[in-house]
Amino acid sequence: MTVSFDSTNVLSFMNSSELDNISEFVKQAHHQIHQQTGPGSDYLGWVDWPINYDKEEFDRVKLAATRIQQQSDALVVIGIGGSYLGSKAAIEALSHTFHNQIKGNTEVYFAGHNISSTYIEHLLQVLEGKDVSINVISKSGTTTEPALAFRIFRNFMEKKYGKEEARNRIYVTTDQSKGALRKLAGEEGYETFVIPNDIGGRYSVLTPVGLLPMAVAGLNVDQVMDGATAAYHKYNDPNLATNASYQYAAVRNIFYNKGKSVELFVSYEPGLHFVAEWWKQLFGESEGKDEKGLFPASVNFSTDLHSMGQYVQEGRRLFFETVLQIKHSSIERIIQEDPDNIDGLNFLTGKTMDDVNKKAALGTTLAHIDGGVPNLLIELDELNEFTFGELVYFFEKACAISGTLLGVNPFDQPGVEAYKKNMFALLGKDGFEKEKEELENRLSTLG
Ligand SMILES: O=P(O)(O)OC[C@H]1O[C@H](O)[C@H](O)[C@@H](O)[C@@H]1O
Repeated sequence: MTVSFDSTNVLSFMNSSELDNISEFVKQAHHQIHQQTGPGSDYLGWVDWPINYDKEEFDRVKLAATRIQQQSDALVVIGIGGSYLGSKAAIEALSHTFHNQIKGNTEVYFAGHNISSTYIEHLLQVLEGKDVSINVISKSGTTTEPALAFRIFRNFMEKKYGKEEARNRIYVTTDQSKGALRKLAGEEGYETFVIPNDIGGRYSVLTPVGLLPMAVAGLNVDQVMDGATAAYHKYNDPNLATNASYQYAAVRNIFYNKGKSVELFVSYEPGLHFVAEWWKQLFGESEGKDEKGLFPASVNFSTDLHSMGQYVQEGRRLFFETVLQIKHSSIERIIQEDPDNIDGLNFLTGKTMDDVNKKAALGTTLAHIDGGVPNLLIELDELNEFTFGELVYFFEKACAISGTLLGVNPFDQPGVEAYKKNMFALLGKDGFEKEKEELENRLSTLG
């Protein structure tokens, strides 16, 4: 994996001495994180996780995945936010684009990440006649969306299989001791996996949260952890000059201080769409507080060049781009000559689709630089389990450093509670009577 901050793509938009100036602050942030002295220091379990994760549990994850593959046609993964985005990102990025349609695969569906009755109903229809297992994932064990979906799916499973057999098909990933889900799992005797206390949801993809669904989808989770371990060693270096993860953190901090308010994550592979979604949660929840932080946004090129491209080229100069590029596509498709050449595309004969994709990327980068958009480039030689694990850790480390440079606690998310409080009040949950009255008064004045 290489990260380049090419002189024309980035350094023409900033002074190279700015990197020197920030290097001492980066070193301090590194020590704060490694010595656990900064805000949120009780959520740093992810830092050493690639070298000291629970091997016994890891083996149990793989065994459970094999059992699920044998017992079921489909796995339903119930979770939201950090409890689903990581595995969704890995499966989309690394599996067949149409994974669920490929014969012999254990299909993987996601639920509990919305409150849509249409979505649930349609999923239940798709599952008709299939053997099903469930992996419900919630660190707190009390998040409304997954809890509600699990209520529906538990009922579905017990009706379909009876209580006893349903029990063999429900797998729970939650806190070691707290929360309603842990209690239910204990009472029902479901197999459980632990989300460690000191690892927050958005940092949990390398725990059973991400690993069990990935393994069921047929991904090699040993390789994922090997990639993360390699990254752990590589990005354990306090020196900005030699630590690419910290350079990424530093450059985004410099652009933020220059007035950029949006970081646009760009990829040219549809399979990376959910890597961007995972990245958005990581940076958005970590940095968006105290009225600070870059807004993490994403686009899929070349698709979105035909919708958002105009704005990026000529709209308000709000952003810089971070492009995630895969150097070598795992599949090559050569463009054939057409004797009639009515579409005028014979100049592409003999080139691969990926050649065209890469030229689209180069052309776009140059055009956007001309339009005043700095471009950071993160390149993976190939996209596979190893590089995915590496990339996850690269971003986790960068995010912790970046949030620390910004002066926020990168490990909490107090603002997420505001909507929940209002929703509970409006729905009449016990204990929210006063809030309910206040909100209803406010709503009535809106007419
Ligand atoms: O795993 P859970 O406790 O169900 O949480 C799922 C997600 O929802 C919360 O509201 C937080 O904003 C996220 O950081 C978290 O990943």
